[in-house]
Amino acid sequence: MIRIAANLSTLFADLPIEARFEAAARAGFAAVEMQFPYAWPARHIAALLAANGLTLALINAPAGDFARGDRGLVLGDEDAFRRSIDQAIAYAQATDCRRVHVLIGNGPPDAVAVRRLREAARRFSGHGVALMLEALNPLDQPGYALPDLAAADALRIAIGEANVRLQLDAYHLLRSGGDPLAAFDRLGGHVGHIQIADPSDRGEPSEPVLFDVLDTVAASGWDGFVGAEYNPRGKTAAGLGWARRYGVVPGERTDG
Ligand SMILES: O=C(O)[C@H](O)C(=O)CO
Ligand SMILES: [Mg+2]
Repeated sequence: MIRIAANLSTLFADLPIEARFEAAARAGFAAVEMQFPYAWPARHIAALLAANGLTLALINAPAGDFARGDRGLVLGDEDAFRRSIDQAIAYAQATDCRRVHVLIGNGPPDAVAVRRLREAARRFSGHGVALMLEALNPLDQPGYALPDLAAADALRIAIGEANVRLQLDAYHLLRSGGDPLAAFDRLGGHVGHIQIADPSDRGEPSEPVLFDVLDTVAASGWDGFVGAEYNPRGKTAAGLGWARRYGVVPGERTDG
């Protein structure tokens, strides 16, 4: 059975953080992910996970000031990047989270970026954490270092550490004309996390290709999590019908 994780930065986002965890558990999720948990103490997040019986599948490392246009710290000041990795490790340890997405920044990843990411991956490895690389589509995120999965995979290979994995976000791929099924077929062995949203408006999954992706991934025996990283068109709970066939059913939770 495929494991769907509620992205608590986008789902139930109208609720206070404590209520988001409760709502996810009540809706039938056994796992959650968070883009940036750093506004709350790590021990608070850990307590909310434990109280609601939830696994934290993925967090992002601090990526700078999104409102100002930052999209990662790898290409910037070295100390700021190191501090972001320190903070990500502290949160991952406190919450037993095994995947950390490191956003790179705007501009092509150079040799310095490869070295910094290699060091970060080695540090993550000591804590049982995988370093995730995700492509962000150039329509929404012009200038981002990894505009497609091929660029993310080239960077993965250049870094050359076994715990560097790809984060296949079907929304970003589809939005820029990519084919997530072909990508999973080609690179599935290196994919450590998947995310979905409808390519039309980043809302609830409705395009048939997304269900083809989920069914293909489930049939393949791939054992990661699929993050529901979308912006609900209405109340989150009312839009979760799509997830029932993947085991997200109120009152019928399976282990995450
Ligand atoms: O935007 C996305 O798809 C990423 O998954 C993310 O977390 C960047 O904030
Ligand atoms: Mg994503």
